[in-house]
Amino acid sequence: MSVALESPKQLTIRTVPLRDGRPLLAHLPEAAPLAWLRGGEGLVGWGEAARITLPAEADGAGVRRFTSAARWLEEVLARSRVTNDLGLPGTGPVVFGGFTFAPGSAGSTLVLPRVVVGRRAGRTWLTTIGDGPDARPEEVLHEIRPHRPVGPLTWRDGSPDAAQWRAAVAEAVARIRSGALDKVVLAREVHADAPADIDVRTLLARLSRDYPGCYTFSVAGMVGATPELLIRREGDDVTSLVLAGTRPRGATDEEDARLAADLTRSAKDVEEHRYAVDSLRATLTPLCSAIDVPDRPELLRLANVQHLASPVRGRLRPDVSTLDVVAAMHPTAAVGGTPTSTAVRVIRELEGTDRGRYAGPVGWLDARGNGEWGIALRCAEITGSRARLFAGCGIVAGSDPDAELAEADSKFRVMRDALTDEE
Ligand SMILES: C=C(O[C@H]1C=CC=C(C(=O)O)[C@@H]1O)C(=O)O
Repeated sequence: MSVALESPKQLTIRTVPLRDGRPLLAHLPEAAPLAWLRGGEGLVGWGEAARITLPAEADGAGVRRFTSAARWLEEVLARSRVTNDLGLPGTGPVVFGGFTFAPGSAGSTLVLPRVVVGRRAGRTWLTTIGDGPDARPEEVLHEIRPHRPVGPLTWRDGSPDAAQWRAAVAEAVARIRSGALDKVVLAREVHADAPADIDVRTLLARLSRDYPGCYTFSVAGMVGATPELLIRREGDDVTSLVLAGTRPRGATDEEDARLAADLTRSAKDVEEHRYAVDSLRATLTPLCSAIDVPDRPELLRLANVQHLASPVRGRLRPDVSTLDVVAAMHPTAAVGGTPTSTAVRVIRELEGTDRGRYAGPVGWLDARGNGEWGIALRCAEITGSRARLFAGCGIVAGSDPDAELAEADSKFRVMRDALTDEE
């Protein structure tokens, strides 16, 4: 297997408390920023002490990108000398990662940054990772340049365009009604061109301001604010938030309440949600000694949309690694469908695009296995001055192609707004 790999022989890793109340984003330099933020806490990182970018998987098993990444990380950590007095999740060495949706796509990436600033329950820390002697905080925390605006954007429809995607949704509905499968999630893309390289920190600041309850992330060019938590692990405790079933937010309180009531009573959305919960339960149960799945979903309200949401908790069996869980859970029915293998085949056939790392697991992991992995939704792939935005919708027998197109638009709004400079 050919693997783009860069990792020095011996790493010196040190975590120290940091007395600094500034927002985490205030520390982040412009070049290749790494971030995982929610409600003002989380992690930001920069620089690369080690990195792996994986090729497309050649065999059919579909988990090699996860097992290769885990092996690489084990080797890197085995060569690390760590001083960490804090012991909190996210302290010591931390990698940020993003995996492709499909095994046949290249580009799954793990990055071990040179510097991480983290905050949790009001405590802030600094981790430095180097191949030389320990760095001191004043050597790595520089004055950073202010975030730059994006500038006027030129928008282009993706390929397939809106009309072709609508036709693909209609075809998916026909196949579901014929009994070939129960649910499939179809996605589309739109593109934006900016006049200069996009300052990702500008997007991160807007996303974390507008979506404080979501996970705002930036990993190797994938940038977004996802509401969907695939897995959070702390010790042996795991948490997941299953989302499926969507309505826009209303313009007035009355309209909002009407849309919420419509969502919670909709047989189509409740069915779509149930497939996602069932697939998660089936995957987590053999990995857990205990699991708690709520009987019915609750309502999750975001700035752009409202979702049916089921928070799931479990206790992992011994010897199950975090990346094992991530590999087993992906793709959930919130981004693939039911049954999974048929849905993935239909996605490949009808979507006509490479999702890359959209709808793949994105997150971070520390050396003790603690971590948070979301599903890369409400996001864009940023390459220099270009942004490729993605949005998808769960299609079931009762889906209407026009309504799905409108729903995809409300999901695109997250990144459209983040890319659009305020007057
Ligand atoms: C696939 C996406 O959302 C998923 C997550 C929540 C609700 C969804 C839905 O109602 O269709 C999707 O399954 C996306 O945002 O691109």
